[in-house]
Amino acid sequence: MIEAYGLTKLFGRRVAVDDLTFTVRPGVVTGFLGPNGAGKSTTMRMAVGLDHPTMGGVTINGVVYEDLPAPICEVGVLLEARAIHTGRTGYQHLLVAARSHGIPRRRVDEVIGLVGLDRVAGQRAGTYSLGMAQRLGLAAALLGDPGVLILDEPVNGLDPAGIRWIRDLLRALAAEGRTVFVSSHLLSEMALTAGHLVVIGRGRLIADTSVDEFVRAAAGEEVVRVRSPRAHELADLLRGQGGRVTVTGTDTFDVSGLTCAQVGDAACAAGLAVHGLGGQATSLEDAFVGLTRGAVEFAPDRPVASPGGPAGPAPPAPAPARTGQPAVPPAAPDDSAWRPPDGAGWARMPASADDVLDSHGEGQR
Ligand SMILES: Nc1ncnc2c1ncn2[C@@H]1O[C@H](COP(=O)(O)OP(=O)(O)OP(=O)(O)O)[C@@H](O)[C@H]1O
Repeated sequence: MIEAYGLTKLFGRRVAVDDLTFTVRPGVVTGFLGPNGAGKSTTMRMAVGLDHPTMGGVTINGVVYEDLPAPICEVGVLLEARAIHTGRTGYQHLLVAARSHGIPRRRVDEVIGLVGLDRVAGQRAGTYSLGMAQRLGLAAALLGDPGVLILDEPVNGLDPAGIRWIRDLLRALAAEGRTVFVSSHLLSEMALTAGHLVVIGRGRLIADTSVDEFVRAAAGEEVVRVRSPRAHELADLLRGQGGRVTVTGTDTFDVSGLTCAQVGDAACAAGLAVHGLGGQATSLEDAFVGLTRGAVEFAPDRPVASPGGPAGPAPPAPAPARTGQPAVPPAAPDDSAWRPPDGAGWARMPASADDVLDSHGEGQR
């Protein structure tokens, strides 16, 4: 379980995370959503001791990360897939982490198989594509078989088969009773993967609720879309039953104030043919855009007109909605530069990771 309480982070005068209180529970994938710059990465970094809260705090299974006796076995972390030593092979990268935490070598083989990197594990990590690096990062996160996973944009760079694979993996890990906290900008994907959402904007909590409830809260009243060769008569009939009709074409109209079933029953009872009848589903993306519109930091000056017409003015930020508590072929390698890993996540590594490999005469894969 991950618990944040009054979590706040200031960078100078800039408030990156603002009084966040939420709980990420085991057994369900919890999506962490927010517009660019909302504070998601900063929150995750504070959860694993890479940034220190200005106020409040965050615990993993009731303990602050720095106080966990064996962090790699409690919480698996994937924050920056490219934060790897590009000169080592994927296998060596995992072996260093395993050896320095007393994890047996067979577990390295296991996680490599689990993430589908078998064929490239002996290849230098610097030649990995972003998708391959993400898989390697995931393998590292799973190395200690942790009960809690914190993954920042793990889907980034994966191909469609990889996205489906990670969706199934995350759901399976949650179904095993693990706590899975994952950020993503792919909302359609998150709708399929997550059962619960924590949504933030400008560092503040916007929603802490189930995916279904989040979408339902944003959807408002149901709109029923109707197509009928006798649209005019049917529209009049529905108006008489309290429906509010908006004509959208010669044989089509939308009705609100009545359910799909009520519209169908009314047409049937009156003997009026209906050629199309359906509720307009609100997507997670629609809900997200609607509920975070007032919290978007990097909005374009002029919105792009959609097929449905130009976008309207941005409404004010909504109040927080706390309605609930509730193996893929590798892609082509690309260029990647060595980026130094930052901070405490690596603090428990031995002074020289290469010493670990040398001392065991291993890592030649
Ligand atoms: N080390 C830092 N120094 C100063 N400001 C920072 C630092 N790290 C993050 N910020 C600022 O804090 C805010 C939150 O950034 P953060 O990276 O947490 O957002 P995010 O939700 O992860 O964004 P994205 O979705 O674009 O990755 C941003 O305004 C960012 O510029």
